[in-house]
Amino acid sequence: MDLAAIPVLSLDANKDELPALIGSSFRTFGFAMIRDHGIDQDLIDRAWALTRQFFAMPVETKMKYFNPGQGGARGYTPFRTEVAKGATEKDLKEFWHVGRDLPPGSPLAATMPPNVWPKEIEGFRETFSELYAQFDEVGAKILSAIAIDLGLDAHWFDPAIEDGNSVMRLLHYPPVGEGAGGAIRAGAHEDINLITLLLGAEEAGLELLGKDGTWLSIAPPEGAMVINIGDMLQRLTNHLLPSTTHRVRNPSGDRAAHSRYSMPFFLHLRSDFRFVTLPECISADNPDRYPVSITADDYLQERLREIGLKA
Ligand SMILES: O=C(O)CCC(=O)C(=O)O
Ligand SMILES: [Fe+2]
Repeated sequence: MDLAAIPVLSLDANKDELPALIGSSFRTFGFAMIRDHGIDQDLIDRAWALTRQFFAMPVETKMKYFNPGQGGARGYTPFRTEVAKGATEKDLKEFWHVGRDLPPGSPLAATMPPNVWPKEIEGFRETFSELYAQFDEVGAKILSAIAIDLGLDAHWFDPAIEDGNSVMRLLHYPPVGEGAGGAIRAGAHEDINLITLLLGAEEAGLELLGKDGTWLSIAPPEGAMVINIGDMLQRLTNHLLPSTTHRVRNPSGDRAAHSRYSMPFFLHLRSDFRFVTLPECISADNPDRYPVSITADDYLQERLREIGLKA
């Protein structure tokens, strides 16, 4: 595979060879690009319009939906709150989180707070509930392809992600003026979850750290989804699938006067899932790196503390 270019795969046209193709892309880059992902374009367009509308509201209005005790799990998180693990400058971004609406009485409710919705914006709840459901579906298809490529049953992940703690993030990076200091839109980090499905990366800035130590720009064609491996899948696969460091650098030239909006869907396991390294991913050359088991929620809480979202 060409190390300089992430292939753009089609969820339609490449259906049969998808496990091998996406597996190869993930092993090489920790990233893949997917077109024909099946999420309704009208729905996506509506979601962008509502995202712009939300962030355009006065900060006092947005702050009504900030709940600092909750690790940013739902609702609004203000500009310059999150900090990449090990970084000193907070990110130049604000965001909104949508989670899963659990069935009533679910034992998982203790680790998954209910959603909050901005009452100022009509159609927000309906639009993002539908988009969450569609992301969920695409995510399950991608995980199924990954399972097949790993030599697992195509449905291996189904019970592991049932009622999973996935979070959809609406991100706004305001224009970057003078005075950003050393801060950047999103400092170099790895995602915590299993896989991330990202819309909106057509606006430049997203970069991954290649195996050779240089930053590679990620430039998807219009409408394509960028997908990357997170730490949870890296752990489960004993590092066969790498959770690749990435960042969003500041814009230059005339783009500096523009906002950037993006929408990652962080696909998570069920909170009570217990990590046990996949035997298929353990070998004499690659012995089990995680002999001590931990639940997905314990792992998540530890990581949220590291990035300043939890006390
Ligand atoms: O905005 C982007 O393109 C990427 C965002 C990201 O990496 C994240 O929120 O974890
Ligand atoms: Fe990320």
